[in-house]
Formats: sequence, C-alpha cells, structure tokens
Amino acid sequence: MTAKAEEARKRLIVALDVDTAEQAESLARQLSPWAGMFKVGMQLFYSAGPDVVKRLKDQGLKVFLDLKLHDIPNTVAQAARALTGLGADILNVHAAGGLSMMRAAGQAVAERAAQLRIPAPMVIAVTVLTSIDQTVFNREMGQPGEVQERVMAWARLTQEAGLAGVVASPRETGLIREACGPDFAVVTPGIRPAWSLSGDQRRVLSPAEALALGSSYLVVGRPITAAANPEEAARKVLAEMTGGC
Ligand SMILES: O=C(O)c1cc(=O)[nH]c(=O)n1[C@@H]1O[C@H](COP(=O)(O)O)[C@@H](O)[C@H]1O
Repeated sequence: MTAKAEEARKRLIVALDVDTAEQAESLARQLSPWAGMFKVGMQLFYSAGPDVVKRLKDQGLKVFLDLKLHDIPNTVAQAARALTGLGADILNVHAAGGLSMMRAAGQAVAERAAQLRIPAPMVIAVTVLTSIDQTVFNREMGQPGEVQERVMAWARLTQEAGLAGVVASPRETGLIREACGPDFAVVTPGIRPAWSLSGDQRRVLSPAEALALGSSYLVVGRPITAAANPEEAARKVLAEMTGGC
C-alpha cells in the first residue's frame, strides 16, 4: 500500500450497521486492510450490547461509538461517563443539546478517562443529520434559514464547548474548515460513490469530493456493507479517496 493509500485508510470509517457482534467482527476483520476505524451505531449497540465495543477493541481495531447522546446536561454527562469505560476512540452527542450539554459531556469524558488512566476518546457533535434536506429542515423541523447556516452555527458552538469536532455532510466541510481551523475534526457520513444508491441520505458527496474538501474522516456504511462484495467495495472507495494511487 502506498503512503497516500495508508493515509486515506486511516480516514475511512466503516459503519457496522448489523445486528450481531459476530457479523460486526467478521466484517471488521475482512475490511480492516481498507478501513482504519469502525463505527458502532444504535443498531449494533442496542442489538449486541456494550460488549461489542470491547470485542472490537480487543482485536486492535479503532472504534467510533455513535450513540448521538441528546438529553439534559446531567444525563448526557453521566451517560458519556459510562460509555468512556468501553474504550472507544470517538464518542458523539447532538449539538442541538446546547453548549452546557456539550461542555458537560466533554468534562465527564475527560474526568472518567483520567480516573481509568486510559486515553480520552474524542468527543464530537452531530450537527444537522445528512438525511435532512432543505425542505424538511424548513417545513418539518420548523427551522428558518439555510441548513448550512445552522450547521455552521452548531460547529462554532461545538468548538466553544471545547469538543474536538463535528459530524456534518461533506457539503459543509469546506465552510467548517474555514471557520473552525485545521485541527477541528470534520467527520462526514453522507458519502456516496457514483456507483452506490443514496437511500435515505440527502446531503451527499463522493469519497474523492469529501476528502478534497478537507473531511478528517469519511463514514461509509451501506455502499460497502450492503455490496455483493464488501471487500471489493471498500477497495474501490479507498481507490477513489487516493485518486487511484
Ligand atoms: O453520526 C453519524 O454517524 C451520522 C450522522 C449523520 O448526520 N448521518 C449519518 O448517516 N450518520 C451515520 O452514518 C452512517 C451512514 O451510513 P450509510 O448511509 O449506510 O453510508 C449511519 O450509520 C448513520 O447512522
């Protein structure tokens, strides 16, 4: 693998949206030559239980635990504190929970990691979900203005709360980078190679576009995991990220 491909591999996160720990472990083992991190989301966590995170970590894999915490500050802080012990590399909350909630989550995670003497997971905040388009944003969510304005406002708030980055659509990556600087993580789902189906995703871009705009990590689920040959699909996504190098 070239240095460029290895660099891109570190930025590719595969969403393990499956029901069992066995399926998740088998997919992760199969795909780890092409992906540097694996995402445990609500489907897997609620079906398989918290141990699935430890099982993946025990295999030496990096894990993004995506449970999108969103509640009052105390509840989110206590939940984040409990999740810290599972050893994930990234945890997330919803920016819509507000500044105090995000600060409380960040502090709880830092404190718990220090107590356990483990590296603190990176805490990031979800902005506007990539399945939401402009019409749904205005008509169903009752939000005025442009989606990207809200994403930007939440990205700034996330930075003010001291968190490490945001989850957003790759379409917003460039603006977030400009406003929040090179060290702020921009994690982008809503990745769709030309050969894949959009499904429920609305604000999408291709792997090459997301990377060129400055996304720190690309989250890819079904284009890889629902493909007839997931290894081949992961190889193709990585090739697109490196421009074939
Ligand atoms: O937080 C996330 O990871 C997330 C935020 C968001 O705005 N959109 C989004 O799709 N995701 C997650 O990213 C993954 C995308 O999966 P695919 O649409 O199958 O590629 C899913 O596991 C979603 O839960």
